[in-house]
Amino acid sequence: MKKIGLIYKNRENQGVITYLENALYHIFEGYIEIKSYFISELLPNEQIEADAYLMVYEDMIYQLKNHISNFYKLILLGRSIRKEFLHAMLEIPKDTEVLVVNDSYETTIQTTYTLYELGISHLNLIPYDKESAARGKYKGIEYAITPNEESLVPKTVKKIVNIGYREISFDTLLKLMRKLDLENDVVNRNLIRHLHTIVEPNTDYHDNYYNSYLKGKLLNRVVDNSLAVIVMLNENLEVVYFNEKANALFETNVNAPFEYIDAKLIRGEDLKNYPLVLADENYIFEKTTIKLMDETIGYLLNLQSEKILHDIEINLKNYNAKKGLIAKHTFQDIIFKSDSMAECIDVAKQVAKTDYTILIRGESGTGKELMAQSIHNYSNRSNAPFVAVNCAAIPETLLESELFGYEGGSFTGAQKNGKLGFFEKAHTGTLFLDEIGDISANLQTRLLRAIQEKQIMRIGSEKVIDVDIRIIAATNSKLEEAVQKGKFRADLFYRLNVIPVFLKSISQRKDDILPLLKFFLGKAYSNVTEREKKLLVEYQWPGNIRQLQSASLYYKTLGKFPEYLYEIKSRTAADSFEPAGSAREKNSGDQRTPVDVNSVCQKVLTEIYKATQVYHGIGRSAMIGNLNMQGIKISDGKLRTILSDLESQGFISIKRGRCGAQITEKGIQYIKQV
Ligand SMILES: Nc1ncnc2c1ncn2[C@@H]1O[C@H](COP(=O)(O)OP(=O)(O)OP(=O)(O)O)[C@@H](O)[C@H]1O
Repeated sequence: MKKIGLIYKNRENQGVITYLENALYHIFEGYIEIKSYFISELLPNEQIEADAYLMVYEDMIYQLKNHISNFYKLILLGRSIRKEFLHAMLEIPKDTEVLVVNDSYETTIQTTYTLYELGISHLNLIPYDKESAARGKYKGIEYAITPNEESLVPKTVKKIVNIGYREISFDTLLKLMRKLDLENDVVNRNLIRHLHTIVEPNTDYHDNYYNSYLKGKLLNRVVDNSLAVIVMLNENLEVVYFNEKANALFETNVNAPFEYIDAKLIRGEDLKNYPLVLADENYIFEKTTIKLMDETIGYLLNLQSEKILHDIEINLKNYNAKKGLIAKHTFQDIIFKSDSMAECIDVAKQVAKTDYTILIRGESGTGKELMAQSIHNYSNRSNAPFVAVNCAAIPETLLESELFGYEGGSFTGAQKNGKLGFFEKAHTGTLFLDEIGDISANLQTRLLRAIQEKQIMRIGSEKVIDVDIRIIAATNSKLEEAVQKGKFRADLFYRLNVIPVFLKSISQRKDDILPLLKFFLGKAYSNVTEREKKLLVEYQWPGNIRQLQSASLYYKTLGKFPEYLYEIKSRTAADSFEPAGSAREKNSGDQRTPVDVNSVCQKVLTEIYKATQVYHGIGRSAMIGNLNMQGIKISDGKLRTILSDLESQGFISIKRGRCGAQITEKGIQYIKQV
């Protein structure tokens, strides 16, 4: 309990004494006891013992000299009035002569001063004194303002504004609170309530108090809600501030020397991600030295529990998984036996840990996306989102807004509140741009800027948004050729091609075929005959691993592989076409066997038909490979001509991107007739 010594000149005005005591008890509820002292009654050298002294008048200081020992504890009682009385005074017409009446001339002068100080400047305030009243000086004055001393107002005054006992000013209470060391929530709350009821001259000062109190509360809340243990030490390693988590761990208290972490560690170099074991738990420790100019004034310690960090990681993963922003696969999911794949994975693991842009090259279905996901999950961004975009699958008009997002209402059909683009969704994580070779010139330019600047602008907005992402791009097209032909920006190509990872087609890493088959078939693999295995290994697999996966599914369902697998071999065996690389071809010096265009056309159509059955279409390079397997050598140019013929006759349709050529209903009818 803190003691307040309330010092008056005498006990004449009992009303004021009671009023002030009540007001103080109200603000400092339960924390104080008050004793009133009257100078007129003090014995010479009688000592007043209190934690704070509140004197009612300034001039009392001379008389107090012999009665108090510590002037630091002395506060002058400042006065204020309640807001509701201000309005009554403001209603008195401008320039009116108004008597100010209080219980003594001294308090009257004080009240007059307070009124002026509070902004009552539109009135001509006249301090009342008995002698002038006796001389009839106040005749004709109609108004009087008094703090609860109506009985003293001359009878001639018609209108009295009673402003009640004057309140204790806000700064008096603030000083008291600090001197008594009672800055707790209850007192602060009462003080703020009080502040709202009174008129105060220096409102900036009070707003400052109010705002800094709010700010302090906010900071406390943030620091206490933080998952980290936070401790602030002064230069002597005494605790200045700590949050609840620190209290739980160290049971610390302010001003106790901090003994839990080696002083050398605290005084040494700043630390980040420093492993520390405290109370049998692993922490990641961070220490920052706080300097004022060049001088060390303190240390900020921050400890993150590894267990909590781990839980957060899991939550984050679950969140991203729910939003579909997660990479499912890791390097462990890549099935391989070939050396080339082992090398590839080696390179990928090394670059995964960096933030370099990676370009994964390889035919369709060779596992580019699988590789991209594995890289992401092996990288330091593994807990952040993985956003995959198939640039060929999204119509060009939409792709731009999907990538960069847009502001609300920026174009017809746009969502009202705008939309996050893939770049923003991938923030802190990885953006996988599949089929990058298929993007338009306009998008190439925007993409280049985004990659270079690490900043984007939404469509319809001028605001620049920082994005922290790692880009992995993939393509099955020959980007170098596209660059030469001016179809792909060279600068973008070099930006993307920082670290190239090449995935060979499955026909170039035949060692992987049977392990993959085993993986896809599971138990059913034991039913596959040696002959079938041989056929599988020899087949060219234009759709690569995806096609092998489909063939496995076919086998699991129907107990045999798709017809195309057996057909090809029997035709080769029957020698209906001259095999590729035959003696005749080698001897002729001509790399291309002259072919019957009509029969080649049919073969091409058949290839497209077969591919459409197992896969969504077939690209030219895969088709050349397949035809080659059947002994038909054909150049890319020739194939293009045939394809465009077939398309113009309505037998096939040619799509951009991975789908390549697809057979139409008319084409299927034709094949069936033949
Ligand atoms: N080495 C592998 N081990 C296991 N599964 C694989 C392997 N490579 C590819 N796959 C599987 O084959 C399918 C095709 O792979 P993926 O989609 O990664 O290929 P892609 O090169 O990205 O194809 P596209 O170019 O058509 O997008 C996927 O289901 C993938 O999981």
